Amino acid sequence: MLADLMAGAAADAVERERLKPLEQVRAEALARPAAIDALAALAPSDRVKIIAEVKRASPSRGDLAEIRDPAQLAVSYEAGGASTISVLTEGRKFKGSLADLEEVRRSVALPVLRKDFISSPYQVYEARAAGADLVLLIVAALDDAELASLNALITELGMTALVETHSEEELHRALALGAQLVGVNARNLSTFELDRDLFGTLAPQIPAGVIRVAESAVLSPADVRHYRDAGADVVLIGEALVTGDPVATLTEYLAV
Ligand SMILES: O=P(O)(O)OC[C@@H](O)[C@@H](O)c1c[nH]c2ccccc12
Repeated sequence: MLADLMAGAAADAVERERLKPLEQVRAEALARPAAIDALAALAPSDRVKIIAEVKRASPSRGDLAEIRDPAQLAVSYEAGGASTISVLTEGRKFKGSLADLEEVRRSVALPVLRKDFISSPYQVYEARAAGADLVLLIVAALDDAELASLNALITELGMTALVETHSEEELHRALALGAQLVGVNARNLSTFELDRDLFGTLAPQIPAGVIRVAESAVLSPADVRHYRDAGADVVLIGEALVTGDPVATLTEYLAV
């Protein structure tokens, strides 16, 4: 459940903060040269773009792939034509880490997204210190004040928030925040139920100028086409890429 994932990620961050205090992580974040312009990399074009995810496991799907070398996978994603790399850094259920993100950052020139259950400034500073250009904010897990302050910090550090929604009400909260990059996740993180048509229902309410990202449940070129035809500028894909040949799969998906 989402509340447990948030609580687990927050507890893990408290543990890390014991070893490395906020001031230190903040200094590391501020010392890092400017983040890559993710909004430019993901801007709408005549072709759908792909955010390719480094994902070992998930609570709904269990183990997906071992991924001994996340950097090598990211290099394949870049070679296959991905526009951004997403790295799941949550350790308990997704088997990821910030070290994965650091390795990926060192090996590709693309923007990198920290995909985690973010609720504190500490986690945002960590993201930048590790070299992230984007940070996921899950509307369902945060109140408006938390969303606004985390989003402000992300922007201040030169990064971009990917603001994730699962309903009309959440979408309106994301837009009220001024989000420039909005995701609609087909998977409800509380029930794990999938709804591939949710994106198409919400997309017409996303104004021009806001980049529309369809997240989850792409397992074939037809699914990419489905999202593109429903108005997706970008599709975020994990499982299909880590369980198949990443370059061949990306090539096929980008040709729809
Ligand atoms: O593996 P899939 O079905 O292609 O999904 C990728 C991505 O959308 C999914 O990992 C995801 C979307 N939002 C999240 C929030 C937290 C953790 C994971 C996610």
